[in-house]
Amino acid sequence: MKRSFLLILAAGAGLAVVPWLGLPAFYESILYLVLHWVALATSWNLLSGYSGYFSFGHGAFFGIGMYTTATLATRFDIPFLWTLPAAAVVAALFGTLLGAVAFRVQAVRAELFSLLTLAATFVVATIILNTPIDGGLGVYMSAVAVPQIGPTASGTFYLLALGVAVLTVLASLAVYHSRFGTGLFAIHDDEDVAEVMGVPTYRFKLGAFALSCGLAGVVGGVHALFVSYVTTGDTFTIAMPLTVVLMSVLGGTRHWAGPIVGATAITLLLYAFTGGDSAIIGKGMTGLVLIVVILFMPEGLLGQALKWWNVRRGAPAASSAPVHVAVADEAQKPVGITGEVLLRAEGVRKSFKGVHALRGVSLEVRRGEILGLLGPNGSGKSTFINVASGHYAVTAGVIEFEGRRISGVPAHRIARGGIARTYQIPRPFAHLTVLENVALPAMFGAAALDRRTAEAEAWQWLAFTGLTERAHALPAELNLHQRKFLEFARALASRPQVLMLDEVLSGLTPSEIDEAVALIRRIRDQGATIVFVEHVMRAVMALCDRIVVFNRGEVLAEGAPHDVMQRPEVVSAYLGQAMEPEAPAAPTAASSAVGVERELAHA
Ligand SMILES: Nc1ncnc2c1ncn2[C@@H]1O[C@H](COP(=O)(O)OP(=O)(O)OP(=O)(O)O)[C@@H](O)[C@H]1O
Repeated sequence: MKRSFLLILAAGAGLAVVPWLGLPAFYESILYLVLHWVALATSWNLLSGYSGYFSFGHGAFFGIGMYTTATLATRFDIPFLWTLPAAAVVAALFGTLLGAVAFRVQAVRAELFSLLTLAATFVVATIILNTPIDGGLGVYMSAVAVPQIGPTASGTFYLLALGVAVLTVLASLAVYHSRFGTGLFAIHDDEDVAEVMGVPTYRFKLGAFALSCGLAGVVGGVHALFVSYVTTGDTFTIAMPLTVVLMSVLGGTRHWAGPIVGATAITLLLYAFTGGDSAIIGKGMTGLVLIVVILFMPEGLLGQALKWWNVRRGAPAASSAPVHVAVADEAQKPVGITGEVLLRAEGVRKSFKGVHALRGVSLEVRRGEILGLLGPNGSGKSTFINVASGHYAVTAGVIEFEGRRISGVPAHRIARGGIARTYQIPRPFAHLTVLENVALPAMFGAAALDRRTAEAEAWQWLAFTGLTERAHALPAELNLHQRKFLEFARALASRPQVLMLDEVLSGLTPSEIDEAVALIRRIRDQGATIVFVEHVMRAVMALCDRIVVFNRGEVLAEGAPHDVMQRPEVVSAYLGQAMEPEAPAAPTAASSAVGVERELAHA
């Protein structure tokens, strides 16, 4: 990051000499437009490219910036440069207000968010047009003094655009390399999982939106003086957000530099063909390039180039992993089953539009134990995990963790508090590598590590789950067994006190099941408390200290595995026939704790 930061500053300083080269004003204007679009596309990408919330309302925030500057400079005689921070603040405030409403509503995602932001553009345009802000006449800015930054007016505009572009790109770079950026990329891939892994999704989206809008506002402020006559017709067009989207997509939305590439390419292409019929040829060629890129390079020009470069260079070797990080800390020392209640559910109900998935479930999870949740399909086991991890809100009842109520608490805070879960069908972040997938919960879960330490720790969990060789692969390149183990590694990386495993063995071969059982033992022996939903009885009997059997959303039986499995009500509702009494006994909690710590230390 430091290198990129210096590179951007050096490029900015180098480009700042252009106005003194004595180029015709025409070239300075073209360069102004390139930088103008670079700043707009980069600011859009901060929210939309990183988090996947495609905004078609960027024109609204850009326009708010234009009108803020125009109004302050013409009606209140505020010097132009002083109006720019105001343009940023007003646009950011408007974005925050819109985001505060839009991001609260779960249903407003994907195309609904795009439509909402597009609608916001027209609402803003209508308000401005029909109030004294514009009044239908537009705002003339020809009387506003252009600050003397460059040797000429066109040089000044160029320098202003350069400054804003550098500021925007630096902001985008900083977010890209931050914990905030990692959270946004996770939101892009699977927002619900990101929240359950500890990412404060609402706050992150709102922050990214405010920053994106604020930067668009500054660009608008500069552009108001550049065009010198501001009208709603020219400002609030659908063409503007569309252009910005296409520029970012062309360059690549998953990299901070993607919009720079896209904006430069499209602006130069359009301006290479100006005048007469060639303008149409320019637009046609731009469209053609876009179609080719979208069809054959979905990651954009820069994304494709980086992929090609990584393949040529060869993926970073697994040996680049740090040699040792102490994964097992005080909180993970083997504790054995203490009898202390860690998690308590009291009368928990969960309904889905008439389907009563949980009908007053009460149960306790004790520190250090492996508690098996069993029951026929549809009996409510996964729903219990979903409500305990905050994925769903309870309809009624209370869940407490370490004596504190967690029902009603946002999922990211529950994760931070020390509860982690896996998904029955693995839900990795598709565009993050295996290593990044594991580092994310280490950053946002109970461990709350900084980015570098989290990555170092992720290597340890990859070694623990046998995934080291796949660290730089994308989840799509893993087989089912590896994807299940990735789920384990992610849950473990957050250093949870309670780990909820939802059918982690389904779909695995017998030898893979043996491996997974051994892994679960190692995890428990480290002191984690485990809630284990499973149908594979061999594993249940081998691992569980206690069992709770669900049936139709209620607790049917609970107790020691051998005792519960013989009960007639369990046999008739779930097993069909009684289990053999000589099934293997569950191991004790601290049986091999020392061995596991040793393994981790050498991993
Ligand atoms: N998001 C949802 N919307 C509607 N109904 C749901 C939802 N999630 C679960 N259900 C319903 O709640 C009931 C309990 O489902 P749940 O997945 O908790 O059962 P389960 O015991 O985990 O089953 P399985 O062993 O098959 O995974 C089922 O009738 C299911 O259809």
